[in-house]
Amino acid sequence: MNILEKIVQQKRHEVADRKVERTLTELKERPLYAAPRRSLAYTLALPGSTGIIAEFKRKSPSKGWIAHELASPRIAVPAYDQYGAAGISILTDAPFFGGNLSDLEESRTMVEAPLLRKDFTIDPYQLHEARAFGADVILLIAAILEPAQVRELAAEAKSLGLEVLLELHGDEELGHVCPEVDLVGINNRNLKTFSVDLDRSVQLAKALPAGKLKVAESGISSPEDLLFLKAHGFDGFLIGERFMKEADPGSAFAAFVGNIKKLSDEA
Ligand SMILES: O=C(O)c1ccccc1NCC(=O)[C@H](O)[C@H](O)COP(=O)(O)O
Repeated sequence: MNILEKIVQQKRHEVADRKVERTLTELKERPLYAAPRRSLAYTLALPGSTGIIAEFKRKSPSKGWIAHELASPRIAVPAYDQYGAAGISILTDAPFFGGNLSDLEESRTMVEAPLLRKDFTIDPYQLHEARAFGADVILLIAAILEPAQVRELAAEAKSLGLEVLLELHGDEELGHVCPEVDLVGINNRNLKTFSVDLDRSVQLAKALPAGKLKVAESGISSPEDLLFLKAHGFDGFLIGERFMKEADPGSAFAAFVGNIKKLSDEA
């Protein structure tokens, strides 16, 4: 069983349990369910946007613990917003990433930037959870969904006012792209070997349909990496570990953005 299969197996149990713990009606009664949504597509397309979707995550299958298990979003999220993140990604998976829905809800109280609920979406219930805890964008991963499931989940997400980021790993998944998807992400990380290859994004991006915003995901570790991907037509850059491995992820983000500006001014 590969890592995605393990995660999905666990997720099925988790979602079944949560549906009993908190009903759909209870989700809909939460104040954030009715709150206005922000658009990541809009902030990514703004002139001068950094394009960075900065991530808060405590651990990952490939790296183990990256930040302390008790780390609060407060150590990163407000600075991500202050120093120009186009959006902020919050891992809400607990077993594999050490996250939870409270991180998402707490982040919503701290910033105005669009928030991506980063999780392994397999059931419409999770879309309602995303909305009830303050997300603006949800992630769909082609490798764990059939094309028809992507269309159904994306259509339901849109009907709830959420934007959809569809993540691809290879060209065999291009058929999952559908009109309901707002942004297409390409994950540079091979989830079988965990190796990272930025050229993967560059090659696959050439085959993406025109008119979809493109997001490069994983393994972006320097301003040079980002500028390389930008030069190849990417609008967004999902970056987690590069900031979260530092004692002060917010300052690391601010320095990273400063260095991009410096390099761009020198060019
Ligand atoms: O990061 C992993 O080990 C991983 C394993 C299995 C599924 C997903 C995984 N990561 C999720 C992500 O997509 C990353 O958190 C995100 O792209 C940021 O990547 P990075 O900048 O390399 O932390």
